[in-house]
Order: sequence, then structure tokens, then C-alpha cells
Amino acid sequence: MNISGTQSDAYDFKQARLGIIGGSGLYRIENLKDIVELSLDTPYGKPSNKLLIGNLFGIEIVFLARHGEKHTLNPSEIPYKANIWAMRSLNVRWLISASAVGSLKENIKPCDIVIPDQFIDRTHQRPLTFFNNGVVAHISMANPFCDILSQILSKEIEKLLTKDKKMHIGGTYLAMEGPAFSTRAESNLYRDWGCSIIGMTNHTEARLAKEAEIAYSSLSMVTDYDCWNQNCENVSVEMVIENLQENANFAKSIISAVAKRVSSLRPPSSFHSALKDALVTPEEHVPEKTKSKIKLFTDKYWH
Ligand SMILES: CSC[C@H]1O[C@H](OP(=O)(O)O)[C@H](O)[C@@H]1O
Ligand SMILES: Nc1ncnc2[nH]cnc12
Repeated sequence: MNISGTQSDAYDFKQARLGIIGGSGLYRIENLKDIVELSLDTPYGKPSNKLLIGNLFGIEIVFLARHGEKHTLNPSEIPYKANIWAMRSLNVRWLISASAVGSLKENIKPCDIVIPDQFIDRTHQRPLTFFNNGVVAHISMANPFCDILSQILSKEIEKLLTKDKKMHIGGTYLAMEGPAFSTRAESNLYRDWGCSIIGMTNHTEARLAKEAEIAYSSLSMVTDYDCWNQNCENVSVEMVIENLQENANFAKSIISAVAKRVSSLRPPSSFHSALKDALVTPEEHVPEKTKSKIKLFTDKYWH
């Protein structure tokens, strides 16, 4: 397994890897073969945890537990830039993010699955970009999730659904700062905005993944009705955890099926060239220190 020098073959999609970020309740995936554990350091510090690289149905998978293996990082403390940089440095070009979310719509029930296609950002202390400190880039966020990867995800999920579990394709993920859950007024406001689900992590990853030219999709697993639904108890950690175990087992089956599919298709995505036409600052005006941090993303355009 080639775990070093991966940057040189960064554009060889035959060698590209599928990344999985596990959220609340998903701290490991068991059926990886030939696992190698990597402790990486990045220009943005250490990732949330060791990265696990292993083989699943013919494709190399890179797995990372976003809150750390023992869930020690709250959503504001997650080193998002280090996580995404680490993924890209290991030649991850497709990334599925598994997350626990609250439902903001009656018909989206606990234990259902949602594949969101939009988000609204209500966070206020998250990194928004790799492109600062002397370099400016404006990528398009019109489509924050990769529709090609999301389609693969939803097709595989469809085959695994049982009678009591529904999948909802599309929907807006409301990203809140946390760690406290929303007030009822906020929850109702987000419903008025037409949002489908609420969580604390996905949008930050989505933005950075797109800048890193990684196709990114969210596997959002519903654990609760947040606090707007007066017929149900308000969301609590106890409630989330109760539904997480079932969701996590289902997520593992989905990940296996998707790995098989991505391994055979190795689908190209517009995300793989998201930086094309986005870089504003001429290379010669970018400070060397900044350049070396983002080289992983810009090499393709600046040589
Ligand atoms: C444990 S409930 C709140 C927690 O769950 C979600 O985590 P993740 O997106 O990592 O699955 C939510 O964003 C909060 O971090
Ligand atoms: N109701 C909720 N709000 C924010 N994040 C969540 N994760 C799971 N349920 C949630």
C-alpha cells in the first residue's frame, strides 16, 4: 500500500481513494482489510484522530472519526482544515460524510436517511477557506454536495432500505454552531426557511472539501425531531444515542455497498476541478509560506 508520496499521483484517479468521515456514533468501520493506521501532521495541525487506511471491495478507504475515537472534540473544536488537507494528501477524491442530524420536517422520521443537496450556514466560529493570508480564491458553492456521488449513495441505499426506513433525496441541512441544541424559536425559524435537517458539522467540511477538489456527499442519519415537534420529546443526547447505534450499523452496510460501486465507476465530478477559474491572486504575489500550505491544491494550476 502506497501511503507516502501520494501527492505525486494526486491526479491519477485509478489510484484515488474513497474517504469516509464518521460522525457521532461511527468511530470505526470494521470490515476494512489490511488496515494501516496513520498519525499525520498537516500545515493546519493534527487531524481529529489517526487515519485508518484499508481495502474494501477493491478500493482503498481512508477513514477518520471527526470527533476523535472517544468523541472528545465538540463541533467547534474539530480541526476541519487538518482533516480535509489530510484526506487530500492521501489522494482521497471522493468523500462521504456520515452524520447524525435532527429532523425539521414531520415526514422525515428518526432513523430515516437524508442525502442533502443544500445547506444554510448559521455557524460563527468555523474556518471557511484554505485561501487566505495572501491568496484569494472564490469557488462556486451553488451546489455544495457532489450530485454524482450523492446519486451513487442514494442508489445503493435504495437497495438496502427496509419497510420502516425511508430515504429522502435532497433537502437543506441547517448548520448550527452548537454545542447546545437549538432553541424552539430557532428550530421553528429553520422550518420556516424550508430546511429539512439540522446538524453541526457538515457545511464546514463541504466548503473545505470543495476547495480541496474532493467530491463530497453527506449521509445524514436522522436521530430526533429537534425541539419543534410538540408531540415528541425535545432532542437530548440520550435520544440521539438510542438511534445512533441502529443508524451506525446501517451506515456500515451503506459504506460497503458504496465502496464497491465507487471502486468500479471511479466517477469524475465537477468538484475535481472546482478551483479552475476560482483563483484570483497571481501566483507570483502569493507569499511562499502560504503557497507551501496550499500547494497540494494549486500545483495543478500553477505549473
Ligand atoms: C450527539 S448529538 C450532536 C452531534 O451529533 C452530530 O454529529 P455529527 O455531525 O458529527 O454526526 C451533530 O453535528 C453534533 O455534533
Ligand atoms: N437536533 C439536532 N440538532 C443539531 N445536531 C444534531 N445532531 C443530531 N440531532 C441534532
